[in-house]
Amino acid sequence: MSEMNLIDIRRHLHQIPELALHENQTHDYLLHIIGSFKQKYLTLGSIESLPTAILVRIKGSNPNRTIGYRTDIDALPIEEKTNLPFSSIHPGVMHACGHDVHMTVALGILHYFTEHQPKDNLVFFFQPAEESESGGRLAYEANAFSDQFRINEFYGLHDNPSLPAGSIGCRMGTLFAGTTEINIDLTGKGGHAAYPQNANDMVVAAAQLISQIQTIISRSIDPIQSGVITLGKIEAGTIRNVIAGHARIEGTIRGLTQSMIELIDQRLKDICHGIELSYNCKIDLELNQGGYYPVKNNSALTKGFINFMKNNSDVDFIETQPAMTGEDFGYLLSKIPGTMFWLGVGDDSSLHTATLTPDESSIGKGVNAITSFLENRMKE
Ligand SMILES: CC(=O)N[C@@H](CCC[C@H](N)C(=O)O)C(=O)O
Repeated sequence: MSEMNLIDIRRHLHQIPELALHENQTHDYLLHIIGSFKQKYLTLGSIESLPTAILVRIKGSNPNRTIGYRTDIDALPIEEKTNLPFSSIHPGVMHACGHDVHMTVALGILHYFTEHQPKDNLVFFFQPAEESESGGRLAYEANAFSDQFRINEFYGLHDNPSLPAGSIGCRMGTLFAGTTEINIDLTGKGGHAAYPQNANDMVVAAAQLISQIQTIISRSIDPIQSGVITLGKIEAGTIRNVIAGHARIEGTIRGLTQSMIELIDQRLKDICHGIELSYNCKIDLELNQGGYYPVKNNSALTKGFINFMKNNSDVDFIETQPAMTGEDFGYLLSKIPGTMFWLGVGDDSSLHTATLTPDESSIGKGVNAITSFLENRMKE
């Protein structure tokens, strides 16, 4: 398949973004493309409880192991503002995290190995629900990686707009943070704006809660370490002259170690309890880590990956710092050894923004770098 075809495929995928667990058109299009490849060495698999997932196995010629390669396939609830001629045709939904690029790179690698039978077995996992709902964990718990889809080592990438297009970034140890989703419901008593003494105002309680939460990172954690709490959404009230009896706050916690995430979780619980007492309200705090564990690269495999990329003159390799982005590949790497890495897509816009425009030259370079790595790995 030429790079031109891959770019057409990426543009088609870009036009049909779908939210976690609803990736039906994407699933059908991926199957259509995979169906156009040579089928000789290929077996398809599905996961009953995760119907938009696709597993593809390529039988090796003389296998020592089964190597897994994962791509995520879901998109984000963001209205696209790129003005690209192939912008999203799904209102309010966009591939603003580059999963269209991830899928296209995976298809390029898969296509290569359908034409050139690999020595080891390969399993490609097209994974739903990375942005939320923990698709990786759901697949693992559904026993997806068993029998002919059992994987000995797993690889996956994420695109990175701040790295040059086509470069590969990686590091030993933790690449990405673990995350916990936060949902907070505060319940007091609504009432007339003129009679605050008869109501219990949840806008005021929520404002205090938000201010106190901001002290967790600055006052409760070792400044040499790091953590993030972002409260990305707040809802309360209906009109200016009615006191709100309910408020809802949604956010996310990030930490590079599981113990940091647990420390922040605990401080959040304590602060919510304190606000409940101070404001005589009820607070329901839901903390959901799902499968978003810190992404910890396996030492031996990652050393091999980095050595290969560093010594390959066709690859621009960059040793990166840990990032506070999350990834449920962290869950899969807690079960199966492997390596996550970045693919540079050189863009001024960052991930999760409405103007993200990855440089498409990264696709062909990514396919070449990863295909060469896998071929080399199979010689070992
Ligand atoms: C690469 C990336 O942007 N991943 C997402 C993962 C979301 C984790 C979870 N749903 C949460 O919000 O805590 C990210 O936001 O980092």
